[in-house]
Amino acid sequence: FTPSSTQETGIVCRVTKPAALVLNEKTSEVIQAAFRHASFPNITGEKAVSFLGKVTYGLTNIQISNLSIESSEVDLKEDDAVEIMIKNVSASFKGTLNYGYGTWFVQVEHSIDFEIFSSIDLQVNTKLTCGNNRIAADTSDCYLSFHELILHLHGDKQPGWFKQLFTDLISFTLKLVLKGQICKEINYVANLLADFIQDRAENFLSYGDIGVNIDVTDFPVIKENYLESHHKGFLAYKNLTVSYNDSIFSPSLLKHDRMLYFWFSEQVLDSLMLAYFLNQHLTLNLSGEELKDILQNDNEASHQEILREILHNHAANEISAKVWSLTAPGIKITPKGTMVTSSVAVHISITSASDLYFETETVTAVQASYADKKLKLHPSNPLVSIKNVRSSLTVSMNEEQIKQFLQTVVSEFGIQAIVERLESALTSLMNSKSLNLFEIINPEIIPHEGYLIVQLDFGFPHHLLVDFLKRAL
Ligand SMILES: CCc1cc(Oc2ccnc(N(Cc3cccc(OC(F)(F)C(F)F)c3)C[C@@H](O)C(F)(F)F)n2)ccc1Cl
Repeated sequence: FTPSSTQETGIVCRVTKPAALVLNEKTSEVIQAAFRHASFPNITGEKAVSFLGKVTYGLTNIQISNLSIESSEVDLKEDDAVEIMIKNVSASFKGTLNYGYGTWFVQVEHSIDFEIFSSIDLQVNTKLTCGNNRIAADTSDCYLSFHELILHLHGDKQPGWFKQLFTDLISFTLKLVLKGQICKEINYVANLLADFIQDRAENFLSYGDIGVNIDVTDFPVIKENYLESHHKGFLAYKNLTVSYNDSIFSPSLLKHDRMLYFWFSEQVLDSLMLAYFLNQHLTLNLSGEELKDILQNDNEASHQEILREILHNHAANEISAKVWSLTAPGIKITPKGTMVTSSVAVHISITSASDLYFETETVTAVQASYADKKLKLHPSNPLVSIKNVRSSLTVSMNEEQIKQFLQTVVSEFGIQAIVERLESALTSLMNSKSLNLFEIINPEIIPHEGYLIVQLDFGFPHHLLVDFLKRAL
């Protein structure tokens, strides 16, 4: 993995200590999945025993039976690792012990079932690295310490010395095997989780042919109060990739009192707008009814004649309107809000003989918020200019008056009508990615000069864990 320059970072995610503590509550379920998923190889060995000759033994089909985890703690070690300490994992293993001993003239072969009760402390220092442009977990720093390990041989009719011999022999080899297997399993599950999050994130940010490349641009950062990952955020549209390399992130832009922070460079949103435009998503057809709803609150006296001409002189079902972007809307993020510059054409066909066409350039500051699982957009003080008016309406207004009418209607009713439809389209898009299943607490969407910060707290995403465990097992 060669870290690309941080200029290529379009999206930064910061998971703070409070989030890690919430996620830690559920670590035990992930670790339990790791233990359950572990398969234990057969253990064979031999040992020369005085007066018995050589004793050979084998432990076969070792299965973990019940497993319980008392508690786990998580600690972030600056520029090092995420330390997870799990106390008192009590697990019992069942299996079959085959053993044989004797000299050249007599051989004894036996097999009995055994059960092992163990209580283990586990410490995993997880380093975050990069594997093919994705976040990977390195949990090689993994320690098991056994509080106790009780071997229980079924049909305990063996003589005392025999039990003692095997208990030491087996517990030693078993500790080695358990450590090897459990730590290997944890590494497997940790990387499965990292891949799972990356896949879900890619899915979350994609819509048909439009996707966002979230390859990491740098090694993930571990600080005392947060984890942070840096991603390209490039637009991936059909086989087109829009990259840029002048978006500057700096760690001081984010804090660590909220659980999650997402930093979006303005280019990410700007290039997404380009893709939506190229994919013809930025067009809208309005029925006569919808047009009437939009214009009905216009009580301006001087507008009534043209409104009657458009809306009332014909049956509503004859009227239709088409609104489409002439160019990709431009996005500039400022503290006042996201400035959206767009040029739009409107064609209202009333009857075959009468229609109205005009183009409008608008610049609108848009603030966004998310409440009750709905995205809300708040447009304010739009700049509107009207041009290329072509009308076959029979009204007593001159061209300048018609322009004035259109200017007022667009800024007071038209923009709001577009924004409402945009809100519901974006909300249903995000809900199609099951965002509504996440418990998002007091999300804030804050625009800054050239970037946007989304910060929030969350409740544990159980559905995500269930999805992951289904996939892991
Ligand atoms: C959807 C959020 C997001 C994730 C991205 O990619 C990844 C990939 C791997 N890890 C992360 N982490 C951030 C993160 C936090 C919370 C949720 C989340 O994704 C998800 F769980 F919601 C998924 F299902 F979509 C991802 C973790 C990374 O920051 C860290 F902490 F490991 F360093 N992000 C890139 C951009 C965006 Cl907007």
